[in-house]
Amino acid sequence: MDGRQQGPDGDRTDPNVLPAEGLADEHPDERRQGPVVLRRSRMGESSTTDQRLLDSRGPTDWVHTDPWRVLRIQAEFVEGFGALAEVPHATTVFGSARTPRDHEEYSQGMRLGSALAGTGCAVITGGGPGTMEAVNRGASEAGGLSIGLGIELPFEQGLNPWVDLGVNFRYFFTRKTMFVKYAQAFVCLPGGFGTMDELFESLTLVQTKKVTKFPVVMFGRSYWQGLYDWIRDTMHASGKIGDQELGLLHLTDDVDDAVRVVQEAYAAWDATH
Ligand SMILES: CC(C)=CCNc1ncnc2c1ncn2[C@@H]1O[C@H](COP(=O)(O)O)[C@@H](O)[C@H]1O
Repeated sequence: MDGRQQGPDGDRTDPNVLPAEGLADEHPDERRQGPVVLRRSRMGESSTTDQRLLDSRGPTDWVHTDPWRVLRIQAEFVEGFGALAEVPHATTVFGSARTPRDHEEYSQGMRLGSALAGTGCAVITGGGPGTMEAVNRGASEAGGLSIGLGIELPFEQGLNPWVDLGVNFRYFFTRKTMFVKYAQAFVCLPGGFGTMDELFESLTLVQTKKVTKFPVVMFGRSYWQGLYDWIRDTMHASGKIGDQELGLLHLTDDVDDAVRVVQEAYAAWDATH
């Protein structure tokens, strides 16, 4: 291009000759839609994009459709990744929502949270009451990074008071991704269905190498021993899992032992990342 004007048909016009008055309007009315300019018959009704966004009402059924849910799910991933991206080493601790504060398992949870924080490790829990709270409390009071990933439930319930960095999720599966993505180890304290789900999901992810070098610690011998024995004597004995899978489980009662297993996992993780 030499910078001279071209007519609509591509013919060169002489830049020194102005269009004859009346032949063309040099300042036609126009309407802008973002970067798009509309003139003459293209202008249509005049409203701005903001106006159309803010001023319109219409059917609302689309809010309850899957395409809209997909956007909400996407937003959960965006928020979760954004909030947690800079988390350093972390351990995800699962455990019962129902453990009372005066229970020994609550005290153990606090000791575990505190010991993990003492090694510079963040703790990630489900952000709820019971042993989740105990672990957050132990970590927070020891000056560590205490993270809670809450879940929308049919009954009202907020994050426990010792969550210092919290994210609330609508969907279990988005939240589960965060439990795994931002930790290098799992510890399961005694718990019910929710904890079982998380324990076996963790084991399946390790077994199928979706995550690598993740230890899974079952903390609380007297609670887990029966399940561990069944896994060894029935599941393993009948060939449903192999030696390697059985070896993924670390059964302990000792906070220092659990922390040691977790630290070994960090070292292995650091060596490969
Ligand atoms: C009192 C009560 C049932 C509260 C539920 N409030 C909850 N808040 C946050 N996470 C939860 C909750 N219930 C279950 N979970 C998830 O499931 C596990 C506990 O379930 P459970 O109590 O073991 O089966 C936790 O690790 C957590 O990730």
